Amino acid sequence: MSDPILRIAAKGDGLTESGRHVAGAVPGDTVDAAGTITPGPHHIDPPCRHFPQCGGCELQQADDEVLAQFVGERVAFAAESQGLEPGVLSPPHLSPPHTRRRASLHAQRAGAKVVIGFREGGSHRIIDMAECHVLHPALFALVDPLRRLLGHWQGRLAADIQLTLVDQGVAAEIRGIVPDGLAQTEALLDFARDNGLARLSIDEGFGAEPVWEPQPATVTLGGVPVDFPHGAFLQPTQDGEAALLSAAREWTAGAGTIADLFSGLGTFAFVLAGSAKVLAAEADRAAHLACQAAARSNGKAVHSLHRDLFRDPLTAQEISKFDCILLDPPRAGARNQIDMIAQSSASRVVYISCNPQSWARDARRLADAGFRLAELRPVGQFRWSTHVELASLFLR
Ligand SMILES: C[S@@+](CC[C@H](N)C(=O)[O-])C[C@H]1O[C@@H](n2cnc3c(N)ncnc32)[C@H](O)[C@@H]1O
Repeated sequence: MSDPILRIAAKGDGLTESGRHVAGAVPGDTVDAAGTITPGPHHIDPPCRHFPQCGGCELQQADDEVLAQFVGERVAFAAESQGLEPGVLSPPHLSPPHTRRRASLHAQRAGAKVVIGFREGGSHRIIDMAECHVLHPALFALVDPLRRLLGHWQGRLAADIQLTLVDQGVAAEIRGIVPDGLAQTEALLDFARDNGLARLSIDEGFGAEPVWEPQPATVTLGGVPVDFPHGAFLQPTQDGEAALLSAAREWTAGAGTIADLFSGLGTFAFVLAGSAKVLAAEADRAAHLACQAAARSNGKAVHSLHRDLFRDPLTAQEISKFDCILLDPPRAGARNQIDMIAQSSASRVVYISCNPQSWARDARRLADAGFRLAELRPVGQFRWSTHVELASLFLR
C-alpha cells in the first residue's frame, strides 16, 4: 500500500501520516512499503546538477508552494509547541534564487586540480561548484577566478573563503593560505584588481588582514554607509532584509524611543532612526565601533552601546525607559535578556529570530509575563534549505 507524504519535517525529509520519514519526498508524493517514491504535482526536477550531494541545498525537489508551506509550518509549529497562537500569521516570505549575498566556500587541492564549493551534507568532501542557484551572480562569478588563483598556489592547500557583497563589490576573505614571497603577493593583488574586488583579506591564522581595499568597504543601511568589518553580520539576502525591515518599521511605528538589541552594524537602527531615537546594543566590538562612527558622521539618532547582552543584559529598569524593544539575537536566543524584558514595564516587543526553537522558548517566557503574540511572519532567506527565520510582534 502507498502512503501519501503530508509535509516536510524539520530536517527536510518527507513525512507520512504514520510518522514515516522519507528522504527526498515532498507533500503530494506517495511512497510504497519498499520506499519507492511516486512523485506528485509538487515534486520538481532539481535545478542544480549538484543536488542532492551539495550541502548548500536540501529541498530543491520541492516547488515554491511546498517551500513556502515548509517555512510557514516550521514557524507555526514552533509557536504551537509552546502553546502560542499568533493573532495574525502572515504568508511566508521566500527569497528568490540567485540572491544570497554572503557565503562560506571551501577550497582544497585534489590531485592536479583545485576543488571549490560548499561541503557535501554531513561530510568534509567539497563539491566542486560548476553552477549554483542560490549565490548572487557577483559571488558566483568569483568561483572560477578563485580556482585559477589557488591552482597556482604551491604546496598543501585547504582554504576557507568568505564572500560578501558590499557597496563596492565583493569583499573576499581567504583563510588557510600564507603568501610566500613577492610573486604570490602580486598574484593576490592581480586577482583582486582583475575581478574588481571591494576588498581582499588574508587570514594567516591571526585574524584577517586586508591586502587590497581601494576604498573602505561599506554596507548601506537605511541610507547610511557603514564600514564593513571582517566577519560582521549581514542579513543573507537583500529582499529578506527588506521583509524584516518592513515588519520592524510597521510594528515600531509611533515609538519615540527604541532599543535595538543585538544590533550588529545597525541594520534596523539606521532605518528606524528617522522618526525615533534608537539605542543600538551589540557585543562585537568592531560592529559596535562601525555603527557608532556611521551614526556620528551622518548625524543619525543612533546611540551605539558595546555590551554583552548574554552576561549583562539591559536591566528591567533600563528596558522600561523605551517605547519599543526590538531584538535580533544569534541562534541561541536571548534567555537572560528576555527575563529582563519580562520583568520590565515594556509593552511592545519586536522579536526577529533565525531559530524558531530558541525563539519559541523565549516567546513562552514573554507570554507568561502577560504578552500576547500579536503577529508572526515566517521568512525563508535560505532558499532550498531547512534554515528558517521569522519576525514577530508581542504586545501587552
Ligand atoms: C542575527 S545577528 C543580527 C544583527 C543585526 N540585527 C542585523 O540584522 O544585521 C546577531 C547579532 O548579535 C550579536 N551578538 C552575539 N552575541 C551577543 C551578545 N552576547 N551580546 C550582544 N550581541 C551579541 C552578533 O555579533 C550579531 O551582530
